[in-house]
Amino acid sequence: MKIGFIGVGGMAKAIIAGLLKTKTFAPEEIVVHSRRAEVYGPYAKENGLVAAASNEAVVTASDLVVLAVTPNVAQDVLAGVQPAFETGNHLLLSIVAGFSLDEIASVVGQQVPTLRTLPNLNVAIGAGMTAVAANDALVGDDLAAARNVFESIGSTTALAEDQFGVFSALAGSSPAFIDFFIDSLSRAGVKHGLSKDQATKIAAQATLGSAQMVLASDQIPFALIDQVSSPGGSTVAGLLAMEEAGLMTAVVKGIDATIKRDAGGPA
Ligand SMILES: NC(=O)C1=CN([C@@H]2O[C@H](COP(=O)(O)OP(=O)(O)OC[C@H]3O[C@@H](n4cnc5c(N)ncnc54)[C@H](O)[C@@H]3O)[C@@H](O)[C@H]2O)C=CC1
Ligand SMILES: O=C(O)[C@@H]1CCC=N1
Repeated sequence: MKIGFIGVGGMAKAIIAGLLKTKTFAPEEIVVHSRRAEVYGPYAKENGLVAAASNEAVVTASDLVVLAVTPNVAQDVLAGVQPAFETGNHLLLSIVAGFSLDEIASVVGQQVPTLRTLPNLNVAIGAGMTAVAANDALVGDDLAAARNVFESIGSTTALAEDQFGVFSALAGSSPAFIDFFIDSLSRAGVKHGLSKDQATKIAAQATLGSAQMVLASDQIPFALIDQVSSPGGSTVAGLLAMEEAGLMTAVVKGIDATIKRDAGGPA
């Protein structure tokens, strides 16, 4: 089975890194093309991937075709490769934020088996979180094969398309927000005398362990907060100071702005 990528930017590279790391595909089973040959050519060579000469050549050479260009060009790029889908031999996987199954079908037709997805950057290390929605033409083994691309590099969840906006904020964009939090913790550590390297490792491991604890526990995060907060102790003092500075409101406002922009609102 071959998988091809139309667009080889940050997200496509993260998916490819995850697929290679987990050995879901061998390098020679991965085909790539993007706008600038001087960028995708050396990248393909370094990783042993197949560099295709055009977007259409990606489709022709691939069983699974991942549309990985930015939203502003997605419609035109897809229209350019539409004839190559007419053989009926290719599954289409889109990672384009805000590009609905209906919009995709208006370009390539309802008969093309299509999986709309929204992955996050953590797929690069096999720890992604990806939402998926299939059209009516994608069923059985084809659906399993398409979904397996993302299941092999993290978790997947089937989601109604009208919930992709909130998912995109909570999982697609949140690695940036969580990194911001980790960097804030680490910067505070530097303020109090730790080296940046050591502070970042400490903050990241504490964040990782806390996330794993939430997933492993049957308790809600607030109950875990109470377990850390000794009566009269330092944690509750820190928590109250963070809340006085508006931590929860800041997070919710950030998610609101992310959802608004994803829905086409102003930057
Ligand atoms: N970066 C992220 O964490 C996530 C991104 N996405 C989606 O992934 C898609 C790609 O995003 P990024 O990788 O961040 O953007 P990017 O700007 O890094 O990559 C876009 C790629 O598309 C290529 N491209 C542009 N015009 C082209 C054309 N006419 N033909 C072929 N290739 C063309 C560019 O050369 C580049 O390789 C977007 O639609 C975004 O919504 C979805 C979830 C998470
Ligand atoms: O920033 C963006 O537009 C994309 C969507 C989710 C993550 N990155």
